[in-house]
Amino acid sequence: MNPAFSKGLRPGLYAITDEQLIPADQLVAAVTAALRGGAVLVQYRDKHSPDSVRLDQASQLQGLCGEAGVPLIINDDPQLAKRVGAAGVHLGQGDQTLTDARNLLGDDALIGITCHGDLELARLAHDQGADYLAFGRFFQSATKPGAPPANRQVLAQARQFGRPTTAIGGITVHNGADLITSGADLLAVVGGLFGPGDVEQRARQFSRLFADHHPLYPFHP
Ligand SMILES: Cc1ncc(COP(=O)(O)OP(=O)(O)O)c(N)n1
Ligand SMILES: Cc1nc(C(=O)O)sc1CCOP(=O)(O)O
Ligand SMILES: [Mg+2]
Repeated sequence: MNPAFSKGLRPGLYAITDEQLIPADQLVAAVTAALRGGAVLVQYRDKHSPDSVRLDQASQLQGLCGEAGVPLIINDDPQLAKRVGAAGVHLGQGDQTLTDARNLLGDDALIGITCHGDLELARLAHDQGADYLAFGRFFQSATKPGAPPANRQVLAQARQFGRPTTAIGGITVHNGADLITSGADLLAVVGGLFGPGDVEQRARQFSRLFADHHPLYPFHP
């Protein structure tokens, strides 16, 4: 079954920021480069900075993404998403519940859920109204070394839910193609995008992988 793309979701590169990798004064330039290279979704993920910094940075990214017509997702924090007018939120299994986030943000919000490698978690997330299902980690991740591993087969099995799937964890331009052919609609990337080197060029390379391997890319709603 083709997944239901709605609320501005499209297959492609999902750029995720990290405050330990991207110096604060380079955040806007780094995300601008990712957008220029074709990122179709951006997540603001900052696990450590003070609330005032997170509010300021999330507002700046919302401005950038708004101009680019790309949805901004806030990691962990539905309240911050509401405050800055972001498109939605990403929630893990230990975060606030999908139901609480939906009640706060409304039906139009984009809510993604971490399902690790577990189809039952995916079923639950689907039944509760998740807009995308995230699976991982598929490779060793320097950003989150302790994330539980997932098997590529889960991507094909998750097609039954008719929701876009995201793959995450150690993804690079060299190992991403297999995940797309296995069924990933989005590749969520931190280090393989924002690590040292030319971010825009790497974003373009990821976009090329989708052009070559995803049946619905480029997706025009
Ligand atoms: C797209 C995407 N997938 C998975 C995660 C991980 O979420 P979570 O398990 O809540 O872990 P933290 O990111 O909060 O450390 C994600 N953020 N994005
Ligand atoms: C935030 C996160 N969640 C994961 C999961 O498996 O749920 S892996 C991960 C880190 C992704 O960063 P990188 O692209 O640098 O590996
Ligand atoms: Mg989380």
